[in-house]
Amino acid sequence: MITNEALQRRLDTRTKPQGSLGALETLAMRIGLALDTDTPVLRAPQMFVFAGDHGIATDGVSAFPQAVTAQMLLNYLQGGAAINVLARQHGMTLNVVDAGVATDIGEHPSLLARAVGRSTRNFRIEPAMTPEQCARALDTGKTLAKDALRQGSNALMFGEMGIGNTASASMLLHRRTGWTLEECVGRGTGLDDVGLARKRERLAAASARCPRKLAPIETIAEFGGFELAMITGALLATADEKCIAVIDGFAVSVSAMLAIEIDPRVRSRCIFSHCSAEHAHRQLLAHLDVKPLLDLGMRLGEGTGAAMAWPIIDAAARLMTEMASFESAGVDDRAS
Ligand SMILES: O=C(O)c1ccc[n+]([C@@H]2O[C@H](COP(=O)([O-])O)[C@@H](O)[C@H]2O)c1
Ligand SMILES: Cc1cc2nc[nH]c2cc1C
Repeated sequence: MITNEALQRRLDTRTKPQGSLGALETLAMRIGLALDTDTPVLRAPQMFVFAGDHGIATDGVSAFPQAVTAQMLLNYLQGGAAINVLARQHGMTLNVVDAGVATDIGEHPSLLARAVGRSTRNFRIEPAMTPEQCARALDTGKTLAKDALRQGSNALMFGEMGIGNTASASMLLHRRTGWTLEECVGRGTGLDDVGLARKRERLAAASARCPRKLAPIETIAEFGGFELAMITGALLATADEKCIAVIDGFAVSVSAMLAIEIDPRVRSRCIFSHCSAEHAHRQLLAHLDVKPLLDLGMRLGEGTGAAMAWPIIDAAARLMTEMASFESAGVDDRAS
């Protein structure tokens, strides 16, 4: 097992003043630990965008109608969304997963059709999913991640798409942390003040419907989404593997928080790409004790923050692996 000391030694013997690569050095150490080597090489980055619909969306908790989830799914398959642009720019494979979109968009050669249901149920009225659906979503995520790793990738990246899913993610956050709904709930796709007040009120009613203490997986079944559960499942699969998992924005971070709660080993695999403009994201990242790589005011989702961080992550690994040492390059090391 590679140690922190061995990784620090590798960095400190490269041809640079010690610590001069700043946060890239911390990042390189994290990648080295996750890949268990002091010469990490990130291979075949795989971006997964999980799409799912939410029963709670019919409660007026989003600035957009539910139909947009399926419409955006088609946009991903046609190559026109922001994540398509960034995946092409950075040479990453884009895997589009139907985790449970309300309308069946039919067959498409590049769609991973893994729907667990056609939208979750409205969790203000009843549980979002059955325990069986929740287990299936977690398992499906695990299988997708394992398949990608078996096929040679060691860099998985996670994004989501689902109208209403900030309501679901905020509920999960509220119920796992005990933070108030004022702290947990934000504007998502762009609710105005009236919409934000309605969203908080609907979520307060949802929480009151099921006041008993829930275990992490029960919380996902009660208030989660199929796409969020699949991401948690995929992250759980990384715990035993030599790989990194790049986390996108608010909802993916909540899925990661749950995965870490279920299996704390997941934490060492996760790289938090950016701080989203969604209200609770900064507080959540602080709670997880992580520093995001970027802070660009983005709040799109669909993996775009993770894709933007990719060149930085890849650079950190390459610097650690490919830089010459003072000794091999014949450069004087002031310390010796
Ligand atoms: O990534 C983020 O932090 C983020 C913040 C706000 C909104 N989103 C995206 O917007 C959708 C959810 O917003 P909403 O308002 O429908 O709950 C979903 O498709 C997310 O990908 C994403
Ligand atoms: C247009 C649109 C694109 C998105 N991508 C991720 N979430 C989204 C939400 C909307 C509304």
